[in-house]
Amino acid sequence: MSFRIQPTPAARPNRCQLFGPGSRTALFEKMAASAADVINLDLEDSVAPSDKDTARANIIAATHDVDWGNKYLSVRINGLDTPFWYRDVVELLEQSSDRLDQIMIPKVGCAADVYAVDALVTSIEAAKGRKKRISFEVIIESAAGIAHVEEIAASSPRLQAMSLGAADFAASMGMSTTGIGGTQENYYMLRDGAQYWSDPWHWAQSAIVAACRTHGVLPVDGPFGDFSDDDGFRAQARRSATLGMVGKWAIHPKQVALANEVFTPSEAAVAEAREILEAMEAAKARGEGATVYKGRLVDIASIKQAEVIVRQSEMIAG
Ligand SMILES: CC(=O)SCCNC(=O)CCNC(=O)[C@H](O)C(C)(C)COP(=O)(O)OP(=O)(O)OC[C@H]1O[C@@H](n2cnc3c(N)ncnc32)[C@H](O)[C@@H]1OP(=O)(O)O
Ligand SMILES: O=CC(=O)O
Ligand SMILES: [Mg+2]
Repeated sequence: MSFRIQPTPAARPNRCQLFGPGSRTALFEKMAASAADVINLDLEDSVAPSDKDTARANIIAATHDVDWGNKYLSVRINGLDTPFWYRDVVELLEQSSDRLDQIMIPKVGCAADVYAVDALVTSIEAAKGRKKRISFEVIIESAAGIAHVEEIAASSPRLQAMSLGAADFAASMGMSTTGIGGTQENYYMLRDGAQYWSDPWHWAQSAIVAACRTHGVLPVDGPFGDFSDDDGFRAQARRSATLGMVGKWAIHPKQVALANEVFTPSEAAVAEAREILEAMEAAKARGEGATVYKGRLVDIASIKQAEVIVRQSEMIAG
């Protein structure tokens, strides 16, 4: 470990973030009743420009009127390149109830984008005497965002989570696809005439995980557009979990259970992690730093790996 200790991210479950347009009020109670850990009410790309004012008013009313239970309640504001975002921030911070937990900032391209929102939020919180400090989540979904991912991860103490937005990311990068996440038909290697599909999101996800882990931010995988493809969602989510991400968005309610399934460590995984910790305790008592568990090497690094799984499971269990 470096002299600088890796910070711990917010200790709250973030396995699934369920999205819904702020213009569809009929969905709000259903979202509140879902099994998602985080609710993202959207003011951005799922809301038509002509509906922005109404959606904003709907969301503010829903912070007062809807029982969100123990959900982490987040609102995605509009991007800083639009005429909408400042009013989103001002009206949300001036008029929403204390039930609002987080603002999600889309299309962040540099640390100064977060700084600008932070300055506005900080000023309104002080002016209004708001007791609860709003947290931030950002979406990395542009070439600039991924190029500046580390400075963005370090941009504000309010920052708790960072997602990869595959749709806008693909567009910004000029990727030749209209698919949102998952396997891309033309991204394959060829050997002896057989095609082997590779993962075009891998490097961006890894860059996000590294930046997040360096700065104590939760790394999250964004949308998987084809909500009729459960296996495709699972495969994408499992890759993300393997890379270190803690959760994934659901853009349809049927994806919530899939995300929770993948990002909740299985009983078998937790049992094995505990056994590794016990094996290492026994090794330590013998004065050894390495031992054999089920025919494979485990050593002091294995303790940290096992602790990731045990901690995640304990945090979810509350
Ligand atoms: C690239 C990005 O930026 S992604 C993030 C922004 N996008 C979004 O927020 C989109 C979120 N999702 C949606 O708007 C909708 O789910 C859609 C448009 C994809 C599909 O909506 P529908 O056609 O109504 O879906 P469908 O008919 O399959 O819905 C089945 C049930 O789930 C409900 N439902 C649909 N979407 C949601 C949701 N997001 N949250 C909770 N419940 C929902 C429906 O009301 C319906 O309920 P019912 O059985 O009681 O009638
Ligand atoms: O906002 C999400 C995306 O995929 O774009
Ligand atoms: Mg987007």
